[in-house]
Amino acid sequence: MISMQVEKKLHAADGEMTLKLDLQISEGHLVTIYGESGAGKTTTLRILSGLLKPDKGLIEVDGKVWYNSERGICLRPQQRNIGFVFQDYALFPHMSVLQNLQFASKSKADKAAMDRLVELMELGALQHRKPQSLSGGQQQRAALARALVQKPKILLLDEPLSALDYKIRMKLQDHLLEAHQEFGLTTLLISHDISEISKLSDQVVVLKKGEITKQGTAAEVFVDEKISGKFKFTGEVLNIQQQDVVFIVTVRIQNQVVKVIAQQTEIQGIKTGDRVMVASKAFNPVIYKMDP
Ligand SMILES: Nc1ncnc2c1ncn2[C@@H]1O[C@H](COP(=O)(O)OP(=O)(O)OP(=O)(O)O)[C@@H](O)[C@H]1O
Repeated sequence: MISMQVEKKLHAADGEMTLKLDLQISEGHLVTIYGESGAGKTTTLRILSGLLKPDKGLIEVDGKVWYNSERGICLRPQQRNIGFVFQDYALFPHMSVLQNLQFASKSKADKAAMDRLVELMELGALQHRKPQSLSGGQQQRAALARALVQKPKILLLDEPLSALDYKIRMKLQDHLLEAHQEFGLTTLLISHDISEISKLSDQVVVLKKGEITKQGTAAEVFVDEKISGKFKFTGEVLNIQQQDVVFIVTVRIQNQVVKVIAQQTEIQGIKTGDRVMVASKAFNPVIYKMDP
């Protein structure tokens, strides 16, 4: 469990702004921080990682104090057991992928763990290559592996996928989720992409001008108040097909596939693979007894 109650004065573009965080994050959760530019998202991750000191407050992780302004405690970043991945991959350019991993690894002897990461991130064929000869997606997989080789308990991801194209992004989201689960991580992600957030997050925290304005599941946070239908399900778009003036959207909801008729305005910005909410306003349900 991460518990953070901190404050820090920041110099925003339009004057002073105070970042005020009161945040509890359960162990093993993947939490996304969402908000407009300058809201304080990166600063939140930097404070948790120890790269930036808040003005006052308390940070506790699994009952251990990382920061306590009153008691003058502030653990250094190296003492915090955190992995960090940014949008720019920040691999050492003069080292191969494998050398990057070996350099970051605390225990050089732990070859099995290293091999598993190479396999998980599909870096086998790339491990002897230098970063500049790799594509963006490949470099980001290597950067993720390098963060994970340090066996962090907490993984901080500052828009790690935003520079990548849609297809590679989808694949990396799967890699990320797999690593998050396999290594029992608690992960904080910054992302602007609502379908990505819906796919990955257990919880979403919305920041506005340094303050938390909303918190909950992606469905709770992003669903427009207008869609307050009695029945709401989240699913994944499998197909969108035009039929005369309407569109038939095929959506997988858990293990069922449903077809939703939509107007062009409703499907704007929605594409195959996106996570969507299917809701019904006027709904007349029927009920059947099922065989025991
Ligand atoms: N060390 C600092 N001292 C004072 N102000 C800072 C500091 N770091 C960042 N700021 C300011 O705090 C505000 C929030 O910055 P931050 O990088 O956290 O925003 P963000 O939500 O991550 O934005 P973006 O989506 O554009 O990356 C910005 O206006 C920034 O200029």
